[in-house]
Amino acid sequence: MSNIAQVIVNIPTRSIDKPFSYLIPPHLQGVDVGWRVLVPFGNRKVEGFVIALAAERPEGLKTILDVLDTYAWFNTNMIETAKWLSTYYLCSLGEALRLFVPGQSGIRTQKAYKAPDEADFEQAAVILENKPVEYSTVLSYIYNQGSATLTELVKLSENTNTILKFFLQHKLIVHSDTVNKRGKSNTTTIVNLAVGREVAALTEQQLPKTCLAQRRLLHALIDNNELTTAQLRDLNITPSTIKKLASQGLITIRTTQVFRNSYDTLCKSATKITLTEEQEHALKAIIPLICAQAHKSFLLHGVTGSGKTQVYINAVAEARRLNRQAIVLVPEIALTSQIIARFQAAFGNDIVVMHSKLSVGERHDAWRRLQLGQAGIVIGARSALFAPVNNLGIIIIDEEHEFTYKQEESPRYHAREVALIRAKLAGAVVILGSATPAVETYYQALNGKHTLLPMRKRIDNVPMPAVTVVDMRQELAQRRRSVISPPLQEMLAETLANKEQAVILLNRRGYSTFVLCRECGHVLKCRHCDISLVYHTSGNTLRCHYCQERHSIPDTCPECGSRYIRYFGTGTQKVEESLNLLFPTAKIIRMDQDTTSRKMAHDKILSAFANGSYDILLGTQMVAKGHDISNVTAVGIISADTALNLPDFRAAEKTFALLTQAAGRAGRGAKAGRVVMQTYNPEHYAVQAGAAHNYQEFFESEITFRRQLNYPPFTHLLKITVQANDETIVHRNANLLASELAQILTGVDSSIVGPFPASINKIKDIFRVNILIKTTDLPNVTLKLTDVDIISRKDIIVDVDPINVL
Ligand SMILES: Nc1ncnc2c1ncn2[C@@H]1O[C@H](COP(=O)(O)OP(=O)(O)OP(=O)(O)O)[C@@H](O)[C@H]1O
Ligand SMILES: [Zn+2]
Repeated sequence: MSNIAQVIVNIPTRSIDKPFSYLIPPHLQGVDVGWRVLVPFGNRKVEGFVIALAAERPEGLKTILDVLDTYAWFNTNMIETAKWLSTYYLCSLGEALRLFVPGQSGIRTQKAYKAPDEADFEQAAVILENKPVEYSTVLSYIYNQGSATLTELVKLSENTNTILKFFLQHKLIVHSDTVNKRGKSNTTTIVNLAVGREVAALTEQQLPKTCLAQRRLLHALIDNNELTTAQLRDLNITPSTIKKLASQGLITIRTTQVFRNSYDTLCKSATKITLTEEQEHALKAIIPLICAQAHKSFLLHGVTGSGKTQVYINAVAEARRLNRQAIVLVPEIALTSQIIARFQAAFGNDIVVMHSKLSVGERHDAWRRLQLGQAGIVIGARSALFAPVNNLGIIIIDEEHEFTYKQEESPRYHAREVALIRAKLAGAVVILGSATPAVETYYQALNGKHTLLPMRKRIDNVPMPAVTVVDMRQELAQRRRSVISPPLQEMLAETLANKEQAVILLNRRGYSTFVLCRECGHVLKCRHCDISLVYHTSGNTLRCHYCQERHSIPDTCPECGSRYIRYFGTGTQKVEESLNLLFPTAKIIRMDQDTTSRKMAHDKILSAFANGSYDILLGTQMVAKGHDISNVTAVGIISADTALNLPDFRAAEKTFALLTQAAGRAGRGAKAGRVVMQTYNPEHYAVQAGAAHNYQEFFESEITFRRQLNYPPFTHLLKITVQANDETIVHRNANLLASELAQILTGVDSSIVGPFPASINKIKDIFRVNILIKTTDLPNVTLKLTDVDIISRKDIIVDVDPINVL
């Protein structure tokens, strides 16, 4: 009999990457694979995940203390997905498993200390003799209270942590942490009459006049069938009143769980839709595979406004008909309320929306509903991929090219790759949808890894918007220096005159983008980060966009003392100012990180624009995505080149996608759309293909370039970042590591590029140097890196398939 559980402990350290064996005590015999348990670890109690059972000799093993749930939180394909993730992305299994737990941990530990059972007060006095008085203060506090939490103790001294360490060493105190389960579901008490209304009314009359509360409760129950906790509270009814009536058999009490649901958007009512031919065609390919419960992935390549969302909805409906569950991923929940509203119109309460601003409790409730099958669909950003659905039938990744699907902290996974694995293990279908698929994805589709489903036409055959490319070099040659060129100005004037709406994109926030001394050429930089400071009109400050520090504006150049400090470059605030001057009566709303920091601010801005309260929506890339507003007929792109000039092999791909998506917002309804694109690189293929709405043209040029320079999809990349707070040390360590890597990778098909300083070589006072490994044999490279245990080194970050190689 297997009486031993192999447990992965959920503590955020990389160096522990193996399961530990624990004895399952007789009273917890139900414990099985996938359960979350509480185990002793060192002198702490920690959360653990059971990944296997074993029948070993129990000698010397510690015992599982408790269970967090009375069911398996993880099913086998969730565990297998986590194992794959930890191998592929070089993280510990614990790090991968905790992705599946709301808030990353199922318990909340409150650190506390108490006197040991055999406390020796005289001994303590001797030990403390030469110590500062705060030592005695802290110790007597603990001894007097019996037990004290860390939160209480830190208030007693600035050195509490050092002092406690000393006490622990000298065995003057021991840990007495309290552990609570997180995200417990709320319960509510419901009270009903246990007798008929007439009997209740009679009883009410017979009760003594002084029993006011009992009479009030009976009266309310005669009027309402049942009362909840909240209603009882409003009636000022105490638990003792309820107990008295219950003991007389007049009422019954029961408790039920309530699942919190804090995300309420407006549900538009569902309208009956006749599918277009292209939508029909796509669904004909997808639905049989859903029915067959077979794993298959599709790339739905549909131009902007071709109706991809409707295909998702019908495919999900099919999965639900077969009682299978769906995971729908969107790049950023705040920017996608329209798609969520459409799903809600179609599926109502069957949907759970995972919002990053949900509390852990709310998240837990949402996941519990999915686990119990009370909800069938989860919509959310990349983390929704880890929702504990037990009956997975389909995963949808909308705008699959978006870089937000890659997590930029450990584990550095890409949701698309993990989705494909999870779906494969569950026998589920994957739909990757985009008007501008990632180059890698499209290449895989051409090679048969995904079935390509094109949708070339917009709904109702609405034409794609007409694009005018404005060569800003010519503008300059004509001595026109305005950030808004005459063609753009003209388009906006006409749009406003027609009472239509315009979207203006500039991918740089702030007012200016750098501040320069005209005499010595010095650029003002952040003192913690190797990056120029941006001038913001709000607060009249210079800000670092990396560490967020605000700097005051110097009167003179810190280098040469000159007074000729000037602002250069254009940010969204400056464009807003120019637009206000050109169109003083137009109502303009700006959307960028500075105006959207509050909860749901994106939503408010977008819906205010959608309902016509504003004429022009101006902002960073967030204005280019997802919305479907029929009165938007004009899109202006201030600078098509912002991303193009980055020294990044994905620069062209990013540029093409942003231009196409931005242009795609125009003319989606009955009125034709147009676009003005301003650029200094009108010949570049990304700009030309973007202006022509021609994905194939872009792909052909891009794939040739990738092949020539041996970049993905022709090779895998691994980025290894070495960090240190000293520039000399960081270079020395990186050089050492590079030669070590060269040695361990001999014989594996790979090449090493670098070390080279990261393009922003210092962020928050930490210097960074990168090494790139290019390889066609990723499994072997990761294996070798695991052998030398590179992941537990704190000064090294390994990023497999990085989005950003700078
Ligand atoms: N079969 C249909 N008949 C009529 N209208 C439809 C149909 N399918 C979708 N629509 C409508 O067409 C519009 C565009 O659809 P949708 O937003 O799904 O496009 P999309 O392909 O996701 O575009 P994008 O990639 O630009 O976000 C929406 O307003 C949608 O309600
Ligand atoms: Zn900084």
